[in-house]
Amino acid sequence: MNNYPVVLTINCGSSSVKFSVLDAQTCDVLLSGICEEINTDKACLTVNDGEPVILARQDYEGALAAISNELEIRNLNNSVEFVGHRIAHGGSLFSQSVLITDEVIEQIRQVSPLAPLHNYANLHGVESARARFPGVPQVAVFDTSFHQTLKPEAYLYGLPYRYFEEHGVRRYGFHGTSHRYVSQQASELPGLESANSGLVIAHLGNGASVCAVQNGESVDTSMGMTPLEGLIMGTRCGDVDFGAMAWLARQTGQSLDDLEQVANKESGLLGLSGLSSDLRTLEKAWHEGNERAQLAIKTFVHRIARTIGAHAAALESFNGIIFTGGIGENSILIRRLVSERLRVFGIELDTERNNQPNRIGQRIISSDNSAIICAVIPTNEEKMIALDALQLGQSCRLAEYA
Ligand SMILES: Nc1ncnc2c1ncn2[C@@H]1O[C@H](COP(=O)(O)OP(=O)(O)O)[C@@H](O)[C@H]1O
Ligand SMILES: CCC(=O)OP(=O)(O)O
Ligand SMILES: [Mg+2]
Repeated sequence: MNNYPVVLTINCGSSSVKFSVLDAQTCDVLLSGICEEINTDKACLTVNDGEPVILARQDYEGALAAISNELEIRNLNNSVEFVGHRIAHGGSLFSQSVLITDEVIEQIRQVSPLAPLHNYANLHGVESARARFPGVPQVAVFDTSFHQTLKPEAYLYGLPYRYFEEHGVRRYGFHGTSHRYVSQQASELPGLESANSGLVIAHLGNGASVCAVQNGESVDTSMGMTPLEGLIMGTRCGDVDFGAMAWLARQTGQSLDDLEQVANKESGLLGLSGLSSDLRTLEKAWHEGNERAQLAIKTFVHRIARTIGAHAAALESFNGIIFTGGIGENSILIRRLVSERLRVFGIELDTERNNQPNRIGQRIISSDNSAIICAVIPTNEEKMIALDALQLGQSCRLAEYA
């Protein structure tokens, strides 16, 4: 055991790699950072909210090498007691977090085609960390685990049942680590303390999903068998009529693989605006009067509001809407526009509360007259990953010493 043990968490998203180093005793964050705009010439690393530094190598490998260098500079490499990894898709193989072994890596690889933007990046993180921290227990924390409580009526598609039985075609849901953290934190907010509460959580980032949480359990969510279903996202289209894609394939001669690429990487805010997948760029263009940016944002908002409304129907009681993720936490405009679309539920935001900066942390943004409480809760997937890594890593260590 180190004198000053720490847990390293690695969260490879579709456009970013976030990392944190947490005190293993207190779970306080000692160091954190983010590599953004991965795979573009703007790829950069920001540590502890400092100045971004352009990466020498822009891909995931380059990001992980730069992160490891930051630990080395601070003499933290030898203090890493456990490593926790965010893994997007666990399929039906993993219903909870697990210690990573060669067999687990192989199993994760098997389900990776179902989350191509994420799982391969996640596996890069695992392999690089295993090479750099040999002998240190590594734990996989799956986005899909929190949604294991979905009932068949929520996870089945309206396809012939044999596809579920024979090929495992079903909805899994993602962002579970974030939805789990946010739903736990929500009980600290005035009006949402009751264990008997129904929440709709909107995790709005580059990837985006809505989750209905009743009494702490996921009962419905907008992402499906893959992270493509549901909301319009940075580069992903979300729900599309399958008939439209079949028609497009026939009209344009594009293959299934071509169209999958279009749906995952060329659609969403990027595809609609023709400008960017990054909401900050689109908000700036919105204010400058760019019509395509305005159209992209309005379409994004329409889908979010519709999906929140649909998820309310999965709850026993509708007590709160929580915004989280890079957009949910920071975009005053998106929260305002979504809430305006939800007036039919008696929802009303307080402008001053909504305008508060994210640095103040979790906060209520609805007015005192609102029928439903609206709040912002900054997500902390890293803390959840660290807690799972500590719990599993310690039991592994105890088994070693027994
Ligand atoms: N201050 C801000 N205002 C508006 N949007 C923001 C702000 N900060 C971040 N975002 C948006 O958040 C999104 C990234 O969210 P994030 O949750 O970090 O993504 P992911 O984890 O999926 O890579 C981007 O669209 C970015 O533009
Ligand atoms: C797998 C869910 C997802 O979209 O994750 P991201 O928001 O980190 O891209
Ligand atoms: Mg994310």
